[in-house]
Amino acid sequence: LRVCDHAWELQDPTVYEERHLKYISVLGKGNFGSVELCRYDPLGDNTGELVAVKKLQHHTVEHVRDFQRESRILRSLHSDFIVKYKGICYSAGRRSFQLIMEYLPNGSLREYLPKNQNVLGPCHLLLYASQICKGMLYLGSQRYVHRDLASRNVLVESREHVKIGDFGLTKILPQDKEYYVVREKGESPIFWHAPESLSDSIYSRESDVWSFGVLLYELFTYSQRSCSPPTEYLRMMGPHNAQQTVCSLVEFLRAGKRLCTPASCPTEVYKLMLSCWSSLPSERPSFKDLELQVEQLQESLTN
Ligand SMILES: C[C@@H]1CCN(C(=O)N2CC[C@@H](S(=O)(=O)c3ccccc3)C2)C[C@@H]1N(C)c1ncnc2[nH]ccc12
Repeated sequence: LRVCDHAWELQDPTVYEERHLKYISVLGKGNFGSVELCRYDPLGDNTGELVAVKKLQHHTVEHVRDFQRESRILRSLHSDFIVKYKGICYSAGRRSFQLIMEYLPNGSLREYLPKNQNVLGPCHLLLYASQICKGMLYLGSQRYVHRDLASRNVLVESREHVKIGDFGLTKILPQDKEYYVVREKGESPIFWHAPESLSDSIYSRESDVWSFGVLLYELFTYSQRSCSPPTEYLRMMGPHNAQQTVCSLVEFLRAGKRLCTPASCPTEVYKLMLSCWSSLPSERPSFKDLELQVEQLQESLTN
């Protein structure tokens, strides 16, 4: 049962009323906004369901427009390996709104991996890799480019099930092109980006594959901060002018240098990462190739 203000909202279970959203805690924060744990409690007796609420901090016009696009994208996605959209909540005066999603108590993969390192073997890590491939394969089939694939944006449903949990930077490919050129540099983390994205702001399903390779690295390092991609890249690049980090990284990658293999990472898995980090986008495997190769590795490791 949900009490609404207007008749037309009676039928629409995806419209949430701000006055019934009870703030509990912060699930994550970023440059432009945050994701909060709330209880949607229209009866006011704490029996309502827990939901994850994504909101914008600064309501600049382009941020609101991007946010509206993100909620339209999320509403259109239906996959076991993508976080479920639940609805939207118009804040007072309809100046902006909040995105309501399912809440997964196990939180992000980046926080989950180091905490569960001793119970997660390579077969679990490869299971997560194959589920993320399935989610990305579905996303690509809808002509979406994610642009921010990283363990901090993957959600843990259970020890046997992960989902892609955020689409804040997702873009839809134009009909006539297989890549997307973004104008604003944005704040997205450079150490997950492909060379062509760093130097020419070009994003594609192939640049998502590059990011998937970095995500594989995060899986097999159990997302430990001591050997995170930023830590390792900055260590290997050596001292440089802070304003020149992007150029130094492009130079580093152009020289053919890559992240080192994680400790006790199977050779085959490191080869898979390296294939995702081919300089030429066309030489990188597709998510279909990756799904098959990851499943073959899963079999070889379990037998
Ligand atoms: C891993 C999830 C996505 C990433 N994240 C996050 O905090 N952010 C994603 C976007 C950025 S933002 O807030 O900066 C942002 C805001 C607006 C525009 C663009 C960016 C932060 C934490 C989430 N988290 C722990 C969750 N845990 C449990 N259940 C969940 N359901 C849904 C999310 C979620």
